[in-house]
Amino acid sequence: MKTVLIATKNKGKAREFESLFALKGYKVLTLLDVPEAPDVEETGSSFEENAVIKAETISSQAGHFVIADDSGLIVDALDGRPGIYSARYAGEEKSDKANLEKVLAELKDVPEAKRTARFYCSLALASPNQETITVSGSVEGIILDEPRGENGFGYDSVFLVKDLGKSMAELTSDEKNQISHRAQALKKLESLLDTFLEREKL
Ligand SMILES: O=c1nc[nH]c2c1ncn2[C@H]1C[C@H](O)[C@@H](COP(=O)(O)OP(=O)(O)OP(=O)(O)O)O1
Ligand SMILES: [Mg+2]
Repeated sequence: MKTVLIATKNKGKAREFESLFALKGYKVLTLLDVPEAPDVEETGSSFEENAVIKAETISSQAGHFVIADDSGLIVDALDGRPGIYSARYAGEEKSDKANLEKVLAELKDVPEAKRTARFYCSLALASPNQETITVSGSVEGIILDEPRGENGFGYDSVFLVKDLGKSMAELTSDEKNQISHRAQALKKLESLLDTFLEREKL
C-alpha cells in the first residue's frame, strides 16, 4: 500500500489525515509513529512559512517526501488571534481546553454579529528532490459563547460552522472531512500530489 508521512504530532490531525487519505488508498504515518522525532520549532510568521519549515525539516531528516499541516483559528474581533499561535495560545504546554477558554474569555462581551472567525490550514509538500508546494483552505464560522459537541479536537467545540448551524464538534468525522479547512486544502493538493510523486521516481 502507498504510504504518506505527515509531519505532525497532533492526534486530532493524524486521525483526520488517516480518514482523508484512506479514501485515496494511502496509509498514513505521522510523527506519533516516530517517538524519537524532535519537535520542529515553528519560527515562521505565517501558516505557510510554518508548514514549509515543518515539511522541509522532516523530509530532509527522513530523506523522503513529507506533508506538513500548519493551521489555526483566526478571530476577527481579536485582530486575527490566536492565528499562528493557536496551539500555544494559553501557554507552551499546548492545552486545547485552556486555549478555547482563553478565546471565550476574550470574547465575553462581544455580540454574536462580531464573533466572526475562520479556520485556516496551510499544507506543505516537501521532498529532498523537489521544490516545496503549498496549498491552503479555510472555513467560515462564528465563535459560540460556550462549547457545543464532543467530536473533533482543538477549537472545534466553540466554532459554529456558518452554513450548517452546528459546531464543528457536533459534526461526525465524515461530515467535518467534507467541509473543513484541512479537507479543502487537501483537495487542492490532490492533483499536484500525483505529479509530484511521479517526479520522485525520476
Ligand atoms: O480542525 C481543527 N479543529 C479545531 N482546532 C484546530 C483545527 N485545526 C487546527 N486547530 C487548532 C489546534 C491547534 O491549537 C492549532 C494548530 O496548531 P499547529 O501548530 O498547526 O498544530 P500542532 O502544534 O497541534 O501540531 P503539529 O504542529 O505537530 O502539526 O490550531
Ligand atoms: Mg505546532
